[in-house]
Amino acid sequence: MTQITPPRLRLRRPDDWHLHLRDGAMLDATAPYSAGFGRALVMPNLVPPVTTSAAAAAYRERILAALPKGAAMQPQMTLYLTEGTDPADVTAGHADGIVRAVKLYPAGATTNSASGVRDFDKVRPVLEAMAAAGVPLCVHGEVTDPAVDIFDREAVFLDRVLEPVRRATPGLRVVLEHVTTREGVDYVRSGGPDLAGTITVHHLAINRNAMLAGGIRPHYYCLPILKREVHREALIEAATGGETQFFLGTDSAPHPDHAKQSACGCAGCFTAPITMPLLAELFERADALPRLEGFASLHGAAFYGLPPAEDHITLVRRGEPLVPPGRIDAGEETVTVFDPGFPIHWHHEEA
Ligand SMILES: NC(=O)N[C@@H](CC(=O)O)C(=O)O
Ligand SMILES: [Zn+2]
Ligand SMILES: [Zn+2]
Repeated sequence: MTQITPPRLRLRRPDDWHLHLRDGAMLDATAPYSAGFGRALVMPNLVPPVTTSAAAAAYRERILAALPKGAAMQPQMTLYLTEGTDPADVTAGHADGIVRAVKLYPAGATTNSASGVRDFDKVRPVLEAMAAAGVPLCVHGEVTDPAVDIFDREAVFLDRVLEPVRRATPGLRVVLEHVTTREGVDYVRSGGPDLAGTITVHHLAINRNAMLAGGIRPHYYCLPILKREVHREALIEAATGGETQFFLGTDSAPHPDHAKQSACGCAGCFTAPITMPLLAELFERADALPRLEGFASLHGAAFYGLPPAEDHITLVRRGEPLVPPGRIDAGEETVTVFDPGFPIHWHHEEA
């Protein structure tokens, strides 16, 4: 990466290793905001979920059709792990280049996770086949036990579920998705080359006060839930420190405004329109701009065994702040764009 005299930053085209694109009108409306990423690992929690290689191939075609002509994005597909997943379909889909990874949602942990895993013994054969074939398991790392406080669900998951699963399946490559705690950061750090963690921009930008102090902010509600400032600081250290086991997975997760601004609002932040400018702002604050390329463009590709992008993007720092759309239209719906609550001075340089 070259940092030409500030305020310009040129880096290899970034990848987004955790992205929700949805389907239908929502897909058409939101995919263009992620079109400038290179590889995008697309989550399978549609209704119904993407559970087979054939369904993943069909979804990939719908995504390609929703992207603008000439878009850089190469969608990387995931399969939603259920207790009925066929190991042979996973390994064949991976060998055919359709399936990049398999996604584990503990049943009931998050949006559209009802078909997820309840009994981990039932998925052991799939996990063993994945370990043998080198197919990574991407994990929503939260327990669903109602007795566990929502702010502790990630930390408890590491001990109760992830560590036993990894011990029982040597060689299984695992990505702890959207790490939100100091405990998660420490766990990924100590996990060796088969373990990595993605970090979102919203968990880097704000802590739980932003969601709850001075009024309840439904557009900051996501899962895993925002945590205390000490945890945000641990995430900043992990993301900006150049450690190769941490990389960008935005978890940009659009929902219609009426579903978020509700007495029972759903979880997810739509960050895609501002991801790279906001990341640059945060890396600049941490005096770590030269390490943005590793986090956003290099570490993830290396974990997935892919070459770095050959083309580049340029970000430029301007006096005037970025003015993102406050909300976008998606068919009959609107979707509010994530606003960190502070000015972002970085912009994508127009080509
Ligand atoms: N992160 C979220 O709050 N929501 C995601 C699901 C997920 O990634 O857990 C969604 O699909 O809306
Ligand atoms: Zn999740
Ligand atoms: Zn997600």
